Amino acid sequence: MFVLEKAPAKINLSLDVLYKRPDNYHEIEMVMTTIDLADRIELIGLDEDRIIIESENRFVPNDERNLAYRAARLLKTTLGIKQGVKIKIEKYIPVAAGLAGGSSDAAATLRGLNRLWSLGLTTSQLAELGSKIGSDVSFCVYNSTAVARGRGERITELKAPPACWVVLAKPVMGVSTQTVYQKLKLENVSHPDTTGMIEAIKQSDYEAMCERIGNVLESVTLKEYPEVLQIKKLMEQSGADAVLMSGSGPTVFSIVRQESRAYRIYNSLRGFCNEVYMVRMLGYHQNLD
Ligand SMILES: C[C@@](CO)(OP(=O)(O)O)[C@H](O)COP(=O)(O)OP(=O)(O)OC[C@H]1O[C@@H](n2ccc(N)nc2=O)[C@H](O)[C@@H]1O
Ligand SMILES: Nc1ncnc2c1ncn2[C@@H]1O[C@H](COP(=O)(O)OP(=O)(O)O)[C@@H](O)[C@H]1O
Repeated sequence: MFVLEKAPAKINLSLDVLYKRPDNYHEIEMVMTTIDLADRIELIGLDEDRIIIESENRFVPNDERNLAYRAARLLKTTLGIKQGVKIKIEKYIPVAAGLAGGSSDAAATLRGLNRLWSLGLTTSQLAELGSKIGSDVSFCVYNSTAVARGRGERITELKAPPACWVVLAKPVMGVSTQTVYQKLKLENVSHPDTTGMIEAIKQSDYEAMCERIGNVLESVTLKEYPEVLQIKKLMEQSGADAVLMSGSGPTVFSIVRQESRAYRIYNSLRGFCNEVYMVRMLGYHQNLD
């Protein structure tokens, strides 16, 4: 028996940090959506009681450090499951990029094992389990558009954003999420209008969505890594409707309505950056241009 699951990347349309909590996490409020850049997870049932990770990507650990491994182990220990699983990860999402690739692999593993082992868990039960693996895993379990609060695990789903293209560029280095949060100085940041962003999405108001885009973590990463700032400026000059860094970075994305303009940005960035992608926000397959 085997099942296949798609594990899409996320982008943060807005990311606000409210305060640092006593547990050393930060209280956040962010609007996120999934994009059509996805890893592929294959889960193959094993009779023996073990978890095997297979991945060709040299940046992805194939032992218990892998977030998909942790997801399988968590389900097994929580529900006392004695069967094993081989988890094959075909990696397409860049690693340590601010796109939640590892979290999405963990979430896809939770969804897929729920099917493979006929566990009958609800999405909110899977999301609650996911929060024990990482702050972004709950959102990835829902696999949609949502506001995430708390340390990221309190999810309120939203309708899909207005139809548009997303062009992403990732500079060569990876960024440590923990270090970015540690270096954040909240007294110096301008906070995004989260309520306005939620309202824009509810009203399917593309212009308002573009105006409300914002990420307080840019104040750290753009300062520490001039190459990320350079990509952001290039995208702005290339005629994007909105440009933002995703999560803690270093990936920067442009939002554009017209396909022709998305291609122009994609082509102009390819000269500067090895990893450039042009995708749609998920859920849109027609009437784009
Ligand atoms: C910044 C964001 C935005 O979506 O994404 P990425 O850039 O990682 O994709 C998330 O908040 C990242 O979520 P995730 O990567 O799952 O974080 P975790 O593994 O739980 O935590 C990594 C580290 O980040 C810090 N952290 C994380 C979440 C949070 N609300 N406050 C924090 O201070 C903590 O220092 C923690 O040790
Ligand atoms: N399945 C996985 N895919 C990618 N990275 C993983 C995975 N499991 C664990 N990791 C580790 O998690 C770290 C962060 O990866 P990732 O989720 O891609 O980044 P981000 O948190 O920036 O979105 C990587 O450095 C990698 O070593």
